[in-house]
Amino acid sequence: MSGGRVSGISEVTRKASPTLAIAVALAAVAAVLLVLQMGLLAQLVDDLAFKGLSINADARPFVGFLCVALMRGCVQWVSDMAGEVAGQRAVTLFRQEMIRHVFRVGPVGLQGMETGRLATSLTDGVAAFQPYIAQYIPRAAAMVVLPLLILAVVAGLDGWSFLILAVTGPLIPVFMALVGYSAQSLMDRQWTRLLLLGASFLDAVQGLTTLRLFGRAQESVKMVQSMAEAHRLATMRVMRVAFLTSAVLEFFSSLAVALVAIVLGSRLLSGHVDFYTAFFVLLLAPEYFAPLRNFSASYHARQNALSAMDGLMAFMRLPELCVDRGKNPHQATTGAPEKLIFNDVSAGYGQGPNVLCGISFTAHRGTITAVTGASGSGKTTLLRVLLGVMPVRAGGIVAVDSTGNHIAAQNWRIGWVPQSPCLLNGTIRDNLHLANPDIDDAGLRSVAALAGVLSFIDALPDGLDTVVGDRGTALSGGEIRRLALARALMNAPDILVFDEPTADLDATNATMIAAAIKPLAAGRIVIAVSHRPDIINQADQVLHLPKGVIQSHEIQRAVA
Ligand SMILES: Nc1ncnc2c1ncn2[C@@H]1O[C@H](COP(=O)(O)OP(=O)(O)OP(=O)(O)O)[C@@H](O)[C@H]1O
Repeated sequence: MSGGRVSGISEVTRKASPTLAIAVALAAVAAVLLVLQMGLLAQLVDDLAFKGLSINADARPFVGFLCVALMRGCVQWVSDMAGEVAGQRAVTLFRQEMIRHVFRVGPVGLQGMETGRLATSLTDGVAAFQPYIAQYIPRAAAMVVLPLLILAVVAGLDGWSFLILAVTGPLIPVFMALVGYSAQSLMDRQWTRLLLLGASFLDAVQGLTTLRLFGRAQESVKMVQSMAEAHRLATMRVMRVAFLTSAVLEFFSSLAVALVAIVLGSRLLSGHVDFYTAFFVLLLAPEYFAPLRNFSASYHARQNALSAMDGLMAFMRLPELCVDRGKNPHQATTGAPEKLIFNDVSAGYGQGPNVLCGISFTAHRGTITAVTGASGSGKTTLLRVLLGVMPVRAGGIVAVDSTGNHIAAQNWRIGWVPQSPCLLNGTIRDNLHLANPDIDDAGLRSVAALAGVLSFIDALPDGLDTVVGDRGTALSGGEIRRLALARALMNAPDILVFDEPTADLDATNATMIAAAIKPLAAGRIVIAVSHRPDIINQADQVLHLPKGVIQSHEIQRAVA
Protein backbone atom coordinates (compact mmCIF):
# COMPACT_ATOMS: atom_id res chain seq x y z
CA MET A 1 0.00 0.00 0.00
CA SER A 2 2.83 2.36 0.97
CA GLY A 3 4.58 1.83 -2.39
CA GLY A 4 1.28 2.39 -4.19
CA ARG A 5 0.62 5.66 -2.46
CA VAL A 6 4.17 6.89 -3.05
CA SER A 7 3.80 6.22 -6.77
CA GLY A 8 0.34 7.86 -6.60
CA ILE A 9 1.91 11.02 -5.15
CA SER A 10 4.67 10.95 -7.76
CA GLU A 11 1.97 10.80 -10.42
CA VAL A 12 0.33 13.94 -8.97
CA THR A 13 3.71 15.70 -8.72
CA ARG A 14 4.50 14.94 -12.37
CA LYS A 15 1.50 17.04 -13.40
CA ALA A 16 3.36 20.20 -12.39
CA SER A 17 6.92 19.09 -13.08
CA PRO A 18 7.97 21.93 -15.47
CA THR A 19 7.02 24.68 -12.97
CA LEU A 20 8.39 22.64 -10.10
CA ALA A 21 11.71 22.24 -11.96
CA ILE A 22 11.90 26.05 -12.22
CA ALA A 23 11.24 26.35 -8.46
CA VAL A 24 13.98 23.83 -7.65
CA ALA A 25 16.49 25.35 -10.12
CA LEU A 26 15.90 28.83 -8.68
CA ALA A 27 16.29 27.47 -5.13
CA ALA A 28 19.72 26.17 -6.21
CA VAL A 29 20.61 29.61 -7.66
CA ALA A 30 19.48 31.22 -4.38
CA ALA A 31 21.78 28.80 -2.50
CA VAL A 32 24.78 29.90 -4.59
CA LEU A 33 23.84 33.57 -4.04
CA LEU A 34 23.59 32.95 -0.30
CA VAL A 35 27.14 31.62 -0.12
CA LEU A 36 28.32 34.57 -2.22
CA GLN A 37 26.44 37.01 0.02
CA MET A 38 28.04 35.57 3.16
CA GLY A 39 31.50 35.70 1.53
CA LEU A 40 31.01 39.37 0.60
CA LEU A 41 29.77 40.20 4.10
CA ALA A 42 32.79 38.52 5.71
CA GLN A 43 35.08 40.38 3.31
CA LEU A 44 33.34 43.69 3.99
CA VAL A 45 33.59 43.34 7.81
CA ASP A 46 37.21 42.20 7.52
CA ASP A 47 38.07 45.20 5.31
CA LEU A 48 36.20 47.67 7.54
CA ALA A 49 37.60 46.35 10.85
CA PHE A 50 41.17 45.36 9.97
CA LYS A 51 42.14 46.82 6.60
CA GLY A 52 41.09 50.41 7.11
CA LEU A 53 38.43 50.48 4.37
CA SER A 54 36.07 53.46 4.47
CA ILE A 55 32.67 53.18 2.82
CA ASN A 56 32.80 56.90 2.01
CA ALA A 57 36.02 56.37 0.09
CA ASP A 58 34.98 53.16 -1.70
CA ALA A 59 31.35 52.04 -1.50
CA ARG A 60 31.72 49.27 -4.13
CA PRO A 61 32.09 46.29 -1.73
CA PHE A 62 29.06 47.47 0.24
CA VAL A 63 26.97 48.05 -2.91
CA GLY A 64 28.09 44.65 -4.25
CA PHE A 65 26.97 42.99 -1.03
CA LEU A 66 23.59 44.80 -1.16
CA CYS A 67 23.06 43.82 -4.82
CA VAL A 68 23.74 40.15 -4.13
CA ALA A 69 21.45 40.21 -1.06
CA LEU A 70 18.70 41.82 -3.15
CA MET A 71 19.18 39.36 -5.99
CA ARG A 72 19.08 36.43 -3.62
CA GLY A 73 15.83 37.74 -2.08
CA CYS A 74 14.25 38.11 -5.52
CA VAL A 75 15.39 34.68 -6.73
CA GLN A 76 14.12 33.04 -3.53
CA TRP A 77 10.78 34.85 -3.87
CA VAL A 78 10.35 33.74 -7.49
CA SER A 79 11.33 30.19 -6.48
CA ASP A 80 8.70 30.20 -3.68
CA MET A 81 6.08 31.59 -6.08
CA ALA A 82 6.92 28.95 -8.69
CA GLY A 83 6.54 26.28 -5.99
CA GLU A 84 3.11 27.67 -5.04
CA VAL A 85 2.01 27.79 -8.69
CA ALA A 86 3.26 24.22 -9.24
CA GLY A 87 1.34 23.07 -6.16
CA GLN A 88 -1.86 24.79 -7.24
CA ARG A 89 -1.54 23.49 -10.79
CA ALA A 90 -0.98 19.89 -9.68
CA VAL A 91 -3.89 20.06 -7.23
CA THR A 92 -6.21 21.62 -9.84
CA LEU A 93 -5.35 19.01 -12.47
CA PHE A 94 -5.62 16.17 -9.97
CA ARG A 95 -8.98 17.46 -8.73
CA GLN A 96 -10.29 17.71 -12.31
CA GLU A 97 -9.17 14.14 -12.89
CA MET A 98 -10.96 13.01 -9.73
CA ILE A 99 -14.16 14.80 -10.75
CA ARG A 100 -13.99 13.19 -14.19
CA HIS A 101 -13.58 9.84 -12.44
CA VAL A 102 -16.68 10.58 -10.32
CA PHE A 103 -18.68 10.95 -13.53
CA ARG A 104 -17.14 7.89 -15.16
CA VAL A 105 -17.84 5.75 -12.09
CA GLY A 106 -21.34 7.19 -11.92
CA PRO A 107 -24.03 6.85 -9.26
CA VAL A 108 -24.07 3.04 -9.36
CA GLY A 109 -20.33 2.62 -8.82
CA LEU A 110 -20.28 5.26 -6.07
CA GLN A 111 -22.97 3.43 -4.08
CA GLY A 112 -20.23 1.37 -2.42
CA MET A 113 -18.50 4.44 -0.93
CA GLU A 114 -19.54 6.40 2.11
CA THR A 115 -20.41 9.93 1.01
CA GLY A 116 -18.72 11.65 3.96
CA ARG A 117 -15.49 9.68 3.44
CA LEU A 118 -15.56 10.47 -0.27
CA ALA A 119 -16.25 14.18 0.32
CA THR A 120 -13.38 14.47 2.85
CA SER A 121 -10.98 12.68 0.48
CA LEU A 122 -11.93 14.81 -2.51
CA THR A 123 -11.69 18.10 -0.59
CA ASP A 124 -9.13 17.95 2.26
CA GLY A 125 -7.38 14.91 0.75
CA VAL A 126 -6.67 16.54 -2.60
CA ALA A 127 -5.75 19.84 -0.89
CA ALA A 128 -3.06 18.01 1.12
CA PHE A 129 -0.90 17.84 -2.03
CA GLN A 130 -0.55 21.63 -2.23
CA PRO A 131 1.95 22.06 0.68
CA TYR A 132 3.68 18.83 -0.31
CA ILE A 133 4.47 20.15 -3.79
CA ALA A 134 4.84 23.85 -2.95
CA GLN A 135 7.03 23.44 0.16
CA TYR A 136 8.28 19.93 0.73
CA ILE A 137 9.81 19.24 -2.71
CA PRO A 138 11.71 22.57 -3.12
CA ARG A 139 12.90 22.28 0.50
CA ALA A 140 14.03 18.70 -0.04
CA ALA A 141 16.03 19.89 -3.08
CA ALA A 142 17.46 22.82 -1.08
CA MET A 143 18.42 20.39 1.69
CA VAL A 144 20.65 18.54 -0.75
CA VAL A 145 22.10 21.52 -2.67
CA LEU A 146 22.88 24.12 0.01
CA PRO A 147 24.57 21.93 2.66
CA LEU A 148 26.74 20.26 -0.01
CA LEU A 149 27.72 23.64 -1.46
CA ILE A 150 28.55 25.01 1.99
CA LEU A 151 30.54 21.87 2.85
CA ALA A 152 32.55 22.29 -0.35
CA VAL A 153 33.27 25.97 0.43
CA VAL A 154 34.14 25.26 4.09
CA ALA A 155 36.41 22.36 3.01
CA GLY A 156 38.43 24.90 1.04
CA LEU A 157 38.54 27.34 3.98
CA ASP A 158 39.06 25.34 7.16
CA GLY A 159 39.57 21.61 7.68
CA TRP A 160 38.39 21.41 11.32
CA SER A 161 35.14 23.24 10.65
CA PHE A 162 34.56 21.00 7.62
CA LEU A 163 35.02 17.93 9.83
CA ILE A 164 32.54 19.16 12.46
CA LEU A 165 29.88 20.05 9.87
CA ALA A 166 30.45 16.86 7.87
CA VAL A 167 29.98 14.69 10.99
CA THR A 168 27.02 16.50 12.60
CA GLY A 169 25.03 17.26 9.39
CA PRO A 170 24.09 13.69 8.41
CA LEU A 171 22.93 12.93 11.99
CA ILE A 172 19.90 15.15 11.43
CA PRO A 173 18.38 13.31 8.42
CA VAL A 174 19.06 9.98 10.19
CA PHE A 175 17.28 11.21 13.29
CA MET A 176 14.42 12.57 11.18
CA ALA A 177 14.00 9.28 9.33
CA LEU A 178 13.63 7.53 12.71
CA VAL A 179 11.07 10.04 13.98
CA GLY A 180 9.31 10.18 10.60
CA TYR A 181 8.71 6.44 10.65
CA SER A 182 6.65 6.59 13.85
CA ALA A 183 5.07 9.94 12.89
CA GLN A 184 3.67 8.41 9.67
CA SER A 185 1.55 5.89 11.59
CA LEU A 186 0.27 8.74 13.81
CA MET A 187 -0.58 10.76 10.71
CA ASP A 188 -2.36 7.75 9.14
CA ARG A 189 -4.39 7.38 12.32
CA GLN A 190 -5.29 11.08 12.25
CA TRP A 191 -6.55 10.78 8.66
CA THR A 192 -8.58 7.68 9.44
CA ARG A 193 -10.20 9.57 12.31
CA LEU A 194 -10.95 12.54 10.06
CA LEU A 195 -12.56 10.29 7.41
CA LEU A 196 -14.62 8.52 10.07
CA LEU A 197 -15.70 11.85 11.56
CA GLY A 198 -16.78 13.15 8.12
CA ALA A 199 -18.72 9.98 7.33
CA SER A 200 -20.44 9.79 10.76
CA PHE A 201 -21.35 13.47 10.79
CA LEU A 202 -22.97 13.24 7.35
CA ASP A 203 -24.79 10.02 8.31
CA ALA A 204 -26.10 11.69 11.48
CA VAL A 205 -27.34 14.77 9.57
CA GLN A 206 -28.95 12.72 6.79
CA GLY A 207 -30.64 10.33 9.20
CA LEU A 208 -31.68 12.97 11.74
CA THR A 209 -35.42 12.40 11.25
CA THR A 210 -35.07 8.63 11.66
CA LEU A 211 -32.78 9.03 14.68
CA ARG A 212 -35.25 11.40 16.34
CA LEU A 213 -38.16 9.08 15.61
CA PHE A 214 -36.37 6.22 17.36
CA GLY A 215 -35.16 8.50 20.18
CA ARG A 216 -31.48 7.92 19.23
CA ALA A 217 -30.55 11.52 18.29
CA GLN A 218 -28.62 12.14 21.54
CA GLU A 219 -26.69 8.90 21.10
CA SER A 220 -25.69 9.95 17.62
CA VAL A 221 -24.59 13.41 18.88
CA LYS A 222 -22.45 11.65 21.52
CA MET A 223 -20.93 9.40 18.86
CA VAL A 224 -19.97 12.37 16.65
CA GLN A 225 -18.63 14.11 19.77
CA SER A 226 -16.45 11.15 20.65
CA MET A 227 -15.16 10.92 17.07
CA ALA A 228 -14.33 14.63 17.07
CA GLU A 229 -12.50 14.10 20.38
CA ALA A 230 -10.60 11.12 18.93
CA HIS A 231 -9.60 13.27 15.96
CA ARG A 232 -8.49 16.08 18.29
CA LEU A 233 -6.35 13.68 20.31
CA ALA A 234 -4.83 12.18 17.15
CA THR A 235 -4.04 15.71 15.90
CA MET A 236 -2.43 16.63 19.25
CA ARG A 237 -0.26 13.49 19.09
CA VAL A 238 0.93 14.52 15.62
CA MET A 239 1.60 18.09 16.84
CA ARG A 240 3.53 16.77 19.83
CA VAL A 241 5.83 14.74 17.58
CA ALA A 242 6.23 17.75 15.24
CA PHE A 243 7.19 20.12 18.11
CA LEU A 244 9.51 17.56 19.66
CA THR A 245 11.24 16.96 16.34
CA SER A 246 11.89 20.64 15.71
CA ALA A 247 13.07 21.19 19.31
CA VAL A 248 15.60 18.35 19.02
CA LEU A 249 16.74 19.59 15.61
CA GLU A 250 17.24 23.11 17.02
CA PHE A 251 19.23 21.66 19.88
CA PHE A 252 21.52 19.58 17.64
CA SER A 253 22.13 22.33 15.10
CA SER A 254 22.80 24.97 17.82
CA LEU A 255 25.24 22.56 19.47
CA ALA A 256 27.07 21.98 16.18
CA VAL A 257 27.23 25.73 15.40
CA ALA A 258 28.53 26.41 18.95
CA LEU A 259 31.19 23.73 18.47
CA VAL A 260 32.32 25.32 15.20
CA ALA A 261 32.41 28.75 16.94
CA ILE A 262 34.48 27.46 19.90
CA VAL A 263 36.99 25.67 17.66
CA LEU A 264 37.27 28.67 15.33
CA GLY A 265 37.59 31.11 18.28
CA SER A 266 40.43 29.19 19.89
CA ARG A 267 42.23 28.79 16.54
CA LEU A 268 41.74 32.48 15.76
CA LEU A 269 43.35 33.37 19.10
CA SER A 270 46.26 31.01 18.47
CA GLY A 271 46.71 32.52 15.00
CA HIS A 272 45.95 29.32 13.05
CA VAL A 273 43.15 30.97 11.13
CA ASP A 274 42.58 34.57 9.95
CA PHE A 275 39.51 36.66 10.80
CA TYR A 276 37.99 36.58 7.27
CA THR A 277 38.03 32.77 7.17
CA ALA A 278 36.71 32.40 10.71
CA PHE A 279 33.92 34.91 10.20
CA PHE A 280 32.93 33.48 6.77
CA VAL A 281 32.73 29.92 8.18
CA LEU A 282 30.80 31.16 11.21
CA LEU A 283 28.28 32.89 8.92
CA LEU A 284 27.90 29.71 6.83
CA ALA A 285 27.51 27.29 9.76
CA PRO A 286 23.86 28.21 10.69
CA GLU A 287 22.97 28.30 6.96
CA TYR A 288 24.27 24.73 6.70
CA PHE A 289 21.60 23.57 9.17
CA ALA A 290 18.81 25.95 8.07
CA PRO A 291 17.68 23.85 5.04
CA LEU A 292 17.65 20.75 7.25
CA ARG A 293 15.42 22.55 9.75
CA ASN A 294 13.16 23.92 6.96
CA PHE A 295 12.93 20.46 5.47
CA SER A 296 11.96 18.98 8.80
CA ALA A 297 9.29 21.68 9.24
CA SER A 298 7.68 20.68 5.93
CA TYR A 299 8.19 16.94 6.38
CA HIS A 300 4.71 16.58 7.86
CA ALA A 301 3.36 17.85 4.50
CA ARG A 302 4.72 14.70 2.88
CA GLN A 303 3.31 12.47 5.61
CA ASN A 304 -0.05 14.23 5.36
CA ALA A 305 -0.12 13.76 1.57
CA LEU A 306 0.81 10.06 1.95
CA SER A 307 -2.00 9.51 4.45
CA ALA A 308 -4.51 11.38 2.27
CA MET A 309 -3.52 9.22 -0.71
CA ASP A 310 -5.00 6.10 0.94
CA GLY A 311 -8.58 7.41 0.80
CA LEU A 312 -8.06 8.72 -2.72
CA MET A 313 -6.65 5.43 -3.94
CA ALA A 314 -9.72 3.57 -2.66
CA PHE A 315 -11.79 5.98 -4.75
CA MET A 316 -9.50 5.73 -7.81
CA ARG A 317 -9.81 1.93 -7.76
CA LEU A 318 -13.59 2.11 -8.29
CA PRO A 319 -14.38 0.69 -11.75
CA GLU A 320 -15.71 3.03 -14.41
CA LEU A 321 -19.30 1.98 -15.00
CA CYS A 322 -20.74 4.82 -17.04
CA VAL A 323 -21.14 3.94 -20.66
CA ASP A 324 -19.03 6.06 -22.98
CA ARG A 325 -21.69 7.32 -25.34
CA GLY A 326 -18.96 8.62 -27.67
CA LYS A 327 -17.88 5.08 -28.54
CA ASN A 328 -21.13 4.12 -30.29
CA PRO A 329 -20.17 2.31 -33.47
CA HIS A 330 -23.31 3.33 -35.32
CA GLN A 331 -23.72 6.11 -37.80
CA ALA A 332 -24.01 9.50 -36.04
CA THR A 333 -27.54 10.36 -37.14
CA THR A 334 -29.00 13.19 -35.08
CA GLY A 335 -32.71 12.86 -35.99
CA ALA A 336 -35.50 12.12 -33.52
CA PRO A 337 -35.79 8.42 -32.58
CA GLU A 338 -38.81 6.60 -33.97
CA LYS A 339 -38.27 3.59 -31.77
CA LEU A 340 -36.03 2.39 -29.00
CA ILE A 341 -35.06 -1.27 -29.27
CA PHE A 342 -33.72 -3.41 -26.39
CA ASN A 343 -31.93 -6.41 -27.99
CA ASP A 344 -31.30 -9.33 -25.63
CA VAL A 345 -29.97 -7.01 -22.93
CA SER A 346 -28.22 -8.62 -19.94
CA ALA A 347 -26.73 -6.62 -17.10
CA GLY A 348 -25.60 -7.06 -13.49
CA TYR A 349 -23.53 -5.56 -10.69
CA GLY A 350 -19.84 -6.21 -10.05
CA GLN A 351 -19.05 -9.92 -10.11
CA GLY A 352 -22.68 -10.82 -9.21
CA PRO A 353 -25.14 -12.73 -11.40
CA ASN A 354 -27.18 -11.09 -14.15
CA VAL A 355 -30.02 -8.97 -12.83
CA LEU A 356 -31.38 -8.44 -16.33
CA CYS A 357 -31.24 -11.52 -18.52
CA GLY A 358 -31.91 -11.33 -22.25
CA ILE A 359 -34.42 -8.47 -22.18
CA SER A 360 -35.87 -7.58 -25.62
CA PHE A 361 -38.63 -5.12 -26.39
CA THR A 362 -39.36 -2.12 -28.60
CA ALA A 363 -40.76 1.21 -27.42
CA HIS A 364 -42.30 3.37 -30.16
CA ARG A 365 -42.47 7.15 -30.44
CA GLY A 366 -45.78 8.54 -29.19
CA THR A 367 -46.30 5.66 -26.76
CA ILE A 368 -45.92 5.02 -23.04
CA THR A 369 -44.21 1.81 -21.91
CA ALA A 370 -44.88 0.91 -18.29
CA VAL A 371 -42.39 -1.38 -16.56
CA THR A 372 -43.75 -3.38 -13.62
CA GLY A 373 -42.42 -6.20 -11.47
CA ALA A 374 -41.81 -7.23 -7.90
CA SER A 375 -39.30 -5.45 -5.70
CA GLY A 376 -35.78 -6.45 -6.71
CA SER A 377 -36.82 -7.72 -10.13
CA GLY A 378 -34.53 -5.26 -11.93
CA LYS A 379 -36.74 -2.31 -12.95
CA THR A 380 -34.30 0.34 -11.73
CA THR A 381 -31.44 -1.63 -13.29
CA LEU A 382 -33.23 -1.50 -16.63
CA LEU A 383 -33.51 2.28 -16.37
CA ARG A 384 -29.84 2.58 -15.33
CA VAL A 385 -28.76 0.65 -18.42
CA LEU A 386 -30.94 2.87 -20.60
CA LEU A 387 -29.52 6.04 -18.99
CA GLY A 388 -25.96 4.80 -19.56
CA VAL A 389 -24.94 4.81 -15.87
CA MET A 390 -24.10 1.10 -16.05
CA PRO A 391 -22.88 -1.05 -18.93
CA VAL A 392 -24.69 -4.00 -20.49
CA ARG A 393 -23.00 -7.40 -20.21
CA ALA A 394 -24.58 -8.66 -23.43
CA GLY A 395 -26.96 -7.36 -26.09
CA GLY A 396 -27.55 -3.67 -26.67
CA ILE A 397 -29.98 -0.80 -26.93
CA VAL A 398 -30.46 1.07 -30.19
CA ALA A 399 -32.53 4.09 -31.19
CA VAL A 400 -33.72 4.13 -34.79
CA ASP A 401 -35.00 7.17 -36.71
CA SER A 402 -37.86 7.26 -39.24
CA THR A 403 -35.53 6.26 -42.09
CA GLY A 404 -34.26 3.21 -40.22
CA ASN A 405 -30.85 4.69 -39.38
CA HIS A 406 -29.36 4.05 -35.97
CA ILE A 407 -28.93 7.22 -33.89
CA ALA A 408 -25.57 7.51 -32.14
CA ALA A 409 -26.15 7.16 -28.41
CA GLN A 410 -24.41 10.46 -27.64
CA ASN A 411 -27.20 12.16 -29.62
CA TRP A 412 -30.06 10.64 -27.64
CA ARG A 413 -31.87 13.36 -25.74
CA ILE A 414 -33.11 11.70 -22.57
CA GLY A 415 -35.17 13.35 -19.82
CA TRP A 416 -35.00 11.58 -16.45
CA VAL A 417 -37.42 11.96 -13.55
CA PRO A 418 -36.08 9.89 -10.62
CA GLN A 419 -38.13 8.57 -7.73
CA SER A 420 -36.47 10.99 -5.30
CA PRO A 421 -35.52 14.02 -7.39
CA CYS A 422 -32.71 16.16 -6.04
CA LEU A 423 -33.39 19.90 -6.07
CA LEU A 424 -30.43 22.15 -5.36
CA ASN A 425 -30.46 24.89 -2.76
CA GLY A 426 -31.33 27.83 -5.01
CA THR A 427 -34.36 29.34 -6.67
CA ILE A 428 -36.88 27.45 -8.83
CA ARG A 429 -35.38 29.27 -11.81
CA ASP A 430 -31.85 28.03 -10.88
CA ASN A 431 -33.11 24.48 -10.66
CA LEU A 432 -34.91 24.62 -13.99
CA HIS A 433 -31.91 26.31 -15.66
CA LEU A 434 -29.75 23.38 -14.63
CA ALA A 435 -30.97 21.35 -17.61
CA ASN A 436 -30.82 24.24 -20.07
CA PRO A 437 -28.96 27.39 -18.93
CA ASP A 438 -29.81 29.25 -22.18
CA ILE A 439 -33.59 29.05 -21.94
CA ASP A 440 -35.34 32.40 -21.34
CA ASP A 441 -38.24 33.06 -18.96
CA ALA A 442 -40.90 32.64 -21.66
CA GLY A 443 -39.48 29.23 -22.63
CA LEU A 444 -39.16 28.31 -18.99
CA ARG A 445 -42.80 29.15 -18.32
CA SER A 446 -44.08 27.24 -21.34
CA VAL A 447 -42.16 24.09 -20.27
CA ALA A 448 -43.43 24.55 -16.69
CA ALA A 449 -46.98 24.70 -18.09
CA LEU A 450 -46.32 21.47 -19.99
CA ALA A 451 -45.29 19.79 -16.74
CA GLY A 452 -48.41 21.15 -15.00
CA VAL A 453 -46.39 23.18 -12.50
CA LEU A 454 -46.84 26.74 -13.83
CA SER A 455 -49.96 27.56 -11.79
CA PHE A 456 -48.14 26.39 -8.64
CA ILE A 457 -45.10 28.59 -9.45
CA ASP A 458 -47.31 31.61 -10.22
CA ALA A 459 -49.17 31.19 -6.93
CA LEU A 460 -45.90 31.59 -4.96
CA PRO A 461 -45.13 35.17 -3.77
CA ASP A 462 -41.68 35.06 -5.39
CA GLY A 463 -42.68 32.96 -8.40
CA LEU A 464 -39.65 31.60 -10.23
CA ASP A 465 -37.39 33.32 -7.68
CA THR A 466 -38.71 31.24 -4.78
CA VAL A 467 -35.84 29.60 -2.87
CA VAL A 468 -36.52 25.86 -2.61
CA GLY A 469 -34.02 25.07 0.20
CA ASP A 470 -31.49 22.27 0.36
CA ARG A 471 -32.88 19.26 -1.56
CA GLY A 472 -36.17 21.15 -1.94
CA THR A 473 -36.98 21.08 1.79
CA ALA A 474 -39.31 24.09 1.40
CA LEU A 475 -41.56 22.12 -0.99
CA SER A 476 -43.91 19.13 -0.78
CA GLY A 477 -43.09 15.76 -2.38
CA GLY A 478 -45.61 16.36 -5.18
CA GLU A 479 -44.25 19.85 -5.90
CA ILE A 480 -40.69 18.51 -6.04
CA ARG A 481 -41.80 15.75 -8.44
CA ARG A 482 -43.57 18.22 -10.75
CA LEU A 483 -40.58 20.60 -10.75
CA ALA A 484 -38.33 17.65 -11.55
CA LEU A 485 -40.62 16.78 -14.47
CA ALA A 486 -40.38 20.38 -15.73
CA ARG A 487 -36.59 20.23 -15.37
CA ALA A 488 -36.45 16.96 -17.34
CA LEU A 489 -38.42 18.63 -20.15
CA MET A 490 -36.14 21.67 -20.37
CA ASN A 491 -33.87 20.29 -23.07
CA ALA A 492 -36.75 18.94 -25.20
CA PRO A 493 -36.03 15.23 -24.65
CA ASP A 494 -37.05 12.62 -27.26
CA ILE A 495 -36.99 9.87 -24.64
CA LEU A 496 -38.61 10.52 -21.26
CA VAL A 497 -37.87 8.14 -18.40
CA PHE A 498 -39.78 8.00 -15.08
CA ASP A 499 -38.99 5.94 -11.99
CA GLU A 500 -42.18 5.49 -9.95
CA PRO A 501 -43.52 8.95 -10.87
CA THR A 502 -46.57 8.75 -8.60
CA ALA A 503 -45.18 6.67 -5.73
CA ASP A 504 -45.48 8.22 -2.22
CA LEU A 505 -47.84 10.93 -3.49
CA ASP A 506 -51.36 11.66 -2.28
CA ALA A 507 -54.23 11.06 -4.70
CA THR A 508 -54.41 14.70 -5.87
CA ASN A 509 -50.68 15.02 -6.65
CA ALA A 510 -50.54 11.52 -8.18
CA THR A 511 -53.46 12.41 -10.49
CA MET A 512 -51.76 15.67 -11.50
CA ILE A 513 -48.50 13.91 -12.39
CA ALA A 514 -50.26 11.05 -14.20
CA ALA A 515 -52.36 13.56 -16.15
CA ALA A 516 -49.22 15.47 -17.16
CA ILE A 517 -47.52 12.32 -18.51
CA LYS A 518 -50.08 11.33 -21.17
CA PRO A 519 -49.79 14.50 -23.33
CA LEU A 520 -46.00 14.34 -22.99
CA ALA A 521 -45.95 11.03 -24.88
CA ALA A 522 -46.98 12.83 -28.09
CA GLY A 523 -43.81 12.91 -30.18
CA ARG A 524 -41.76 11.17 -27.48
CA ILE A 525 -40.86 7.70 -26.26
CA VAL A 526 -41.97 7.45 -22.63
CA ILE A 527 -40.76 4.66 -20.35
CA ALA A 528 -42.13 4.63 -16.81
CA VAL A 529 -41.41 2.19 -13.99
CA SER A 530 -44.61 2.04 -11.98
CA HIS A 531 -46.97 -0.25 -10.12
CA ARG A 532 -49.74 2.30 -9.96
CA PRO A 533 -52.92 1.90 -12.03
CA ASP A 534 -52.91 5.65 -12.80
CA ILE A 535 -49.76 5.10 -14.91
CA ILE A 536 -50.40 1.51 -16.08
CA ASN A 537 -53.87 2.41 -17.36
CA GLN A 538 -52.37 5.08 -19.62
CA ALA A 539 -49.62 2.82 -20.97
CA ASP A 540 -49.61 1.53 -24.53
CA GLN A 541 -47.60 -1.50 -23.48
CA VAL A 542 -46.74 -3.01 -20.12
CA LEU A 543 -43.42 -4.79 -19.63
CA HIS A 544 -43.52 -7.16 -16.69
CA LEU A 545 -40.28 -8.30 -15.06
CA PRO A 546 -40.89 -11.42 -12.93
CA LYS A 547 -39.27 -11.65 -9.48
CA GLY A 548 -35.83 -13.23 -9.20
CA VAL A 549 -33.27 -13.68 -11.97
CA ILE A 550 -35.05 -12.66 -15.14
CA GLN A 551 -35.27 -15.18 -17.89
CA SER A 552 -38.22 -13.90 -19.80
CA HIS A 553 -40.62 -11.04 -19.90
CA GLU A 554 -44.12 -10.58 -21.11
CA ILE A 555 -45.48 -7.68 -23.07
CA GLN A 556 -49.20 -7.17 -22.75
CA ARG A 557 -51.42 -4.60 -24.32
CA ALA A 558 -52.68 -2.39 -21.56
CA VAL A 559 -56.33 -1.71 -21.03
CA ALA A 560 -56.93 1.44 -23.05
N1 LIG B 1 -25.59 -1.03 -6.65
C1 LIG B 1 -25.92 -2.32 -6.58
N2 LIG B 1 -24.98 -3.24 -6.34
C2 LIG B 1 -25.27 -4.54 -6.27
N3 LIG B 1 -26.51 -5.03 -6.44
C3 LIG B 1 -27.51 -4.18 -6.67
C4 LIG B 1 -27.27 -2.77 -6.77
N4 LIG B 1 -28.45 -2.16 -7.04
C5 LIG B 1 -29.38 -3.13 -7.10
N5 LIG B 1 -28.82 -4.34 -6.90
C6 LIG B 1 -29.49 -5.63 -6.90
O1 LIG B 1 -30.08 -5.82 -8.18
C7 LIG B 1 -31.36 -6.41 -8.05
C8 LIG B 1 -32.38 -5.56 -8.79
O2 LIG B 1 -32.43 -4.29 -8.17
P1 LIG B 1 -33.33 -3.11 -8.76
O3 LIG B 1 -33.10 -1.92 -7.90
O4 LIG B 1 -33.09 -2.98 -10.20
O5 LIG B 1 -34.77 -3.69 -8.51
P2 LIG B 1 -36.16 -2.95 -8.60
O6 LIG B 1 -37.05 -3.83 -9.38
O7 LIG B 1 -36.00 -1.56 -9.11
O8 LIG B 1 -36.58 -2.93 -7.09
P3 LIG B 1 -37.53 -1.87 -6.31
O9 LIG B 1 -38.89 -1.97 -6.92
O10 LIG B 1 -37.52 -2.38 -4.91
O11 LIG B 1 -36.90 -0.53 -6.48
C9 LIG B 1 -31.64 -6.54 -6.57
O12 LIG B 1 -31.38 -7.88 -6.20
C10 LIG B 1 -30.66 -5.63 -5.91
O13 LIG B 1 -30.22 -6.14 -4.68
